[in-house]
Amino acid sequence: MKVACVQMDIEFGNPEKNFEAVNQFIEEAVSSGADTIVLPEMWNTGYALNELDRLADKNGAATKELLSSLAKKHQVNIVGGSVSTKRDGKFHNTMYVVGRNGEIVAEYDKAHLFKLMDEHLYIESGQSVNRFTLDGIDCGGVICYDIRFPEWIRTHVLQGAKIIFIPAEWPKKRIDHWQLLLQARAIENQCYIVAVNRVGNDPNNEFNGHSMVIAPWGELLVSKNEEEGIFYANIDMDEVDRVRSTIPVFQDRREELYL
Ligand SMILES: NC(=O)CCC(=O)C(=O)O
Repeated sequence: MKVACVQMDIEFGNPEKNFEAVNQFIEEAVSSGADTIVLPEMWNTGYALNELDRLADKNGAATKELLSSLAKKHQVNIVGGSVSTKRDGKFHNTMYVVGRNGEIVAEYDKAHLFKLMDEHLYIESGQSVNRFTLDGIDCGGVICYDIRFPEWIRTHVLQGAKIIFIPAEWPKKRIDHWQLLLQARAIENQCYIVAVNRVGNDPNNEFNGHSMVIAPWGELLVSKNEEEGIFYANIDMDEVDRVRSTIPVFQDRREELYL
């Protein structure tokens, strides 16, 4: 699977502009032969949290329509990062995943809300695991701060996920945590990590990308890029089995000792 990490800038509080940009990035990734295109967190509005009543995507309708029509037109998978949505009068930070025929294969609301960016004051947390299949491959998806909860990623992997997709708006000032946490999540779970962070600024933070594709042994297939653009990696799923048979972590777990 060739994955495309769309490391884009996000126009604060301007969904119209961001929809145009995403459209163009997806066209570009398709012309480079991507199988699966991955977007960053909250790409429609950024963290314009106090304007969500006006800006959030009602029932995710506009996002689903755009991603679904592009996926179908180009026969490509899209892990739609996340967008701010409004459902039943509440706001959510929602990931939509779309398969090659344009079908929505997963919807996930971010489970762990990030208090340092006031997310908990505006957004409702999600309650469910995010497992899905793309091209026959078992996948999972979490959002940004979720990666600080190793048990949450483990839950997805124990349910079969072999690639974990992670859209983010992770500020530059903690980018060292980002890299270390992602590498640890890949190594301890012996799975691929595809993590896409934004670039640019919002009124409170600077973002410097460092989108990452990490192999199950911990090698960085994509890393360290700070500019806006699309970064590609080829994922070989046999590598998951090779690593798991070299160090059989999942056979050696002592579940009876854990809380
Ligand atoms: N958008 C987020 O969830 C940010 C998480 C973050 O910056 C962290 O340090 O954790």
